[in-house]
Amino acid sequence: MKYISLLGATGSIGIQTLDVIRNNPNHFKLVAISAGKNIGLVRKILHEFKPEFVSVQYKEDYERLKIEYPQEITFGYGAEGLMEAAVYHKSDVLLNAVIGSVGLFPTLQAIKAKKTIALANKETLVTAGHLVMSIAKENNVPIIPVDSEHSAIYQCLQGEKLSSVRRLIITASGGSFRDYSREELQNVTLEQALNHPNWSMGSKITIDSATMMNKGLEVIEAHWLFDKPYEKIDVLLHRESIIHSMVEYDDSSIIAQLGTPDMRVPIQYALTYPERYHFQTDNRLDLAKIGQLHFEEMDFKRFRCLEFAYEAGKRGGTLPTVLNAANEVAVHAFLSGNISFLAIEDMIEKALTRHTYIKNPDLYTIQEVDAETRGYVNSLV
Ligand SMILES: NC(=O)C1=CN([C@@H]2O[C@H](COP(=O)(O)OP(=O)(O)OC[C@H]3O[C@@H](n4cnc5c(N)ncnc54)[C@H](OP(=O)(O)O)[C@@H]3O)[C@@H](O)[C@H]2O)C=CC1
Ligand SMILES: CC(=O)[C@@H](O)[C@H](O)COP(=O)(O)O
Ligand SMILES: [Mn+2]
Repeated sequence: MKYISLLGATGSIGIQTLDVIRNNPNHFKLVAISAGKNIGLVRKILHEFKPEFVSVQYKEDYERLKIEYPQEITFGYGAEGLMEAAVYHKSDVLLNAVIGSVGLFPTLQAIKAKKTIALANKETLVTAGHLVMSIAKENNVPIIPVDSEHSAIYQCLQGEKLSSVRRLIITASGGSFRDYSREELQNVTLEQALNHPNWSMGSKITIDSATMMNKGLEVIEAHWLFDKPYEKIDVLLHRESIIHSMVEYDDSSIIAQLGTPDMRVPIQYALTYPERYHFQTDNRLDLAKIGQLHFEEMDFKRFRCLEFAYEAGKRGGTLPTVLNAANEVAVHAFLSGNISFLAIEDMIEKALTRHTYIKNPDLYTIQEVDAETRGYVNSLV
């Protein structure tokens, strides 16, 4: 039996993780969760899964829940509660599916507490990849990717030598606006942006996918997870999201991982690795039915956020922290109806341009740069 702490239990990945746990009652037990504001869903999770520790975002919700469940459950809230859920003493694995760089500290604490990390929260690695990876190495803790592309690469690397890899090929659906010109992007609406062609996901990542920042974050995530320079990480437009990513080896063989777009597959794999369990679905991949798969070269002029991410990743230091923080604030502003779609990339560019680069930042510096960038980008809204 594997005991699981789940951060972001009420979100898109969180709910799908609960489904994986529900379908494998003899293998997984949920012992701790964190949620944000969705207390209605928290109550349902408590009723069905009976976790022992629950953290919510706000103190008022915490106070209310403590009265509702006086004995069975221990509650926490805020940043401290998130941390407590991450390191809950009974858990073996932390599945981190919270959104944003708020996921960084719980990840670091869980690594220090020797929990295996199943990582969906890509902002953690973008913001402070060098720290996360070195602390994981020091503590001999595996970080198993949940993100579909990274899970695919992880699977393609099994039994192979990392030194034989020529390049990683990350596939990109192109997002909601893949067929729009720059001119057409000027007047797009929030509703259009939230309409991803292949995946049903949380709102922030759906906007990231439309700006192509999601792919940028994933390039940086891949750099840290697989220890490859940016020159060996390519992005390929593949509109069907059937090939989740590929690895090209020195002998020119390319190994790919394919499947119907369903995040429960990489979630389950991260929880069962190195084993594979049965996965019940009526929607298995039928290539004959699909007939054709399409591939296009990436247009960096059209998708400027991807270019920003490669540049920030290559220069390193505090630039990826700035990239991530600026993006989080700008996307939030777009989701709140306060800025236009193209203003997202303008704000990120401004934040990157004005930032004075700091090499090899420690955790304190990262926190400071993150907060300072958020303040600056908020002042632009
Ligand atoms: N969705 C997907 O298919 C994929 C997602 N990812 C990555 O996984 C992560 C989660 O994405 P997704 O599930 O889509 O996101 P969602 O927005 O759907 O869910 C986010 C979760 O985090 C909680 N939350 C938000 N802010 C806070 C906070 N300040 N403190 C505590 N909890 C908070 C939310 O709580 P509540 O709702 O209760 O307010 C919710 O449980 C992201 O890093 C994303 O990039 C990666 C690959 C695929
Ligand atoms: C499901 C998943 O992993 C997302 O990150 C997905 O990849 C988004 O799709 P695109 O960013 O390729 O549009
Ligand atoms: Mn992805």
